[in-house]
Amino acid sequence: MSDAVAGLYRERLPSDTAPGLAPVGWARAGAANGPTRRSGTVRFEGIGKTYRSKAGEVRALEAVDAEVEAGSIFGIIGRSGAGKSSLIRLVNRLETPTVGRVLVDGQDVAALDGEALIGLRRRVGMVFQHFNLLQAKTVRENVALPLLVAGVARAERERRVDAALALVGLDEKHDSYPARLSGGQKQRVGIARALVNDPEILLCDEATSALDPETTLSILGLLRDINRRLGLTILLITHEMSVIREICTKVLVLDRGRTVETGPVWQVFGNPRHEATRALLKPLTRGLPEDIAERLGSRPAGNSASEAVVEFFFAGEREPDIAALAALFDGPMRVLSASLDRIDGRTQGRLLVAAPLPAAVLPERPELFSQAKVLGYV
Ligand SMILES: Nc1ncnc2c1ncn2[C@@H]1O[C@H](COP(=O)(O)OP(=O)(O)OP(=O)(O)O)[C@@H](O)[C@H]1O
Repeated sequence: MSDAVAGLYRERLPSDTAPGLAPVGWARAGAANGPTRRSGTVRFEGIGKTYRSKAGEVRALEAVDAEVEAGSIFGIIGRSGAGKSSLIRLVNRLETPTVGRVLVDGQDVAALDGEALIGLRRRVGMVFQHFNLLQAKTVRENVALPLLVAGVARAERERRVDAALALVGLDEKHDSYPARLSGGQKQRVGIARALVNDPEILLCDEATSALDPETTLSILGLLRDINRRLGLTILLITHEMSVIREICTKVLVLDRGRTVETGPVWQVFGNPRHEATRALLKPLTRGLPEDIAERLGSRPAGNSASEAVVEFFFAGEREPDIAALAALFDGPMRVLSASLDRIDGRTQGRLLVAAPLPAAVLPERPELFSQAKVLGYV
């Protein structure tokens, strides 16, 4: 556990009557009937972050703006070193921006100190890639830790720990030590610990990156369930587009510290504008079939059998109209590969086709597709 993270648990409240300690949200008896919150917004305004050390300066973030709505699941994606951790750690002030402001429910995080900072950290839970569980403590003791340092009385502590463990589906193993748990169970404990203070915002720092694909899906399902039941805001960082596709409603793509695109997931996936976004999407899409790739040339062969290989992207309310697409070409259109998805009631996806190109370039037809690109000729 880093010093900064350990600091989250070291800070003590003066007494268990401190403001904000009364059980709220799910922790309130009988409050499991759905979200009622309106708080939990995060706003990044003109964020810049430069690390300075003897080795020199590293510009980790530059001019990042973003608005995270209360109750949404907002994903931040980027390649290694893009600045994801630097950005998410500003929300609970594990880091401070060099320029710009982070507002949580309209409150500038930099202006908080003492009890107000402790209050913020209670409202913002955090889940880590490597779980950060204390090996010498049992599951119950790990989950109880934030309540213990906040001075919550024993009976209330036990009630909240039981409720948090039930919420994450860990009804057994309460007295086990972390070494006896699977990766998925460890992460459930990490999530229970993050929820035990009934936060309004949950930060997930590569929460599934250490897990196998099946366990990843079950943890993402749990996060989605928690978001729906409790109405809390989830802000997650990942380098996997599949994680974003699975649970996020909005996404921000970071590249070398800058925002390269942001918007609803269906839109960014269905109409990727930046090379970094396309590269991150690659694992989700099939490449060219091998035999086609081998024959692909940059110019038409100049005979009547020559076909263009065209990549279409789709993002919108309507599914691709194959007949209308085929009518754009001077002959039969063959579908080489297709990947289509429905996210938030919108279709997004990609279609690879081979067909004889008309003499003119492909027209822009926003009602039919969001992008079309000739990859080459066979
Ligand atoms: N404490 C630090 N001191 C100096 N440089 C740092 C520090 N933390 C991060 N950096 C640098 O800032 C840049 C962004 O790092 P950051 O960890 O935010 O990226 P990331 O997208 O989360 O990467 P990863 O996916 O590999 O964790 C990198 O070049 C990194 O080396």
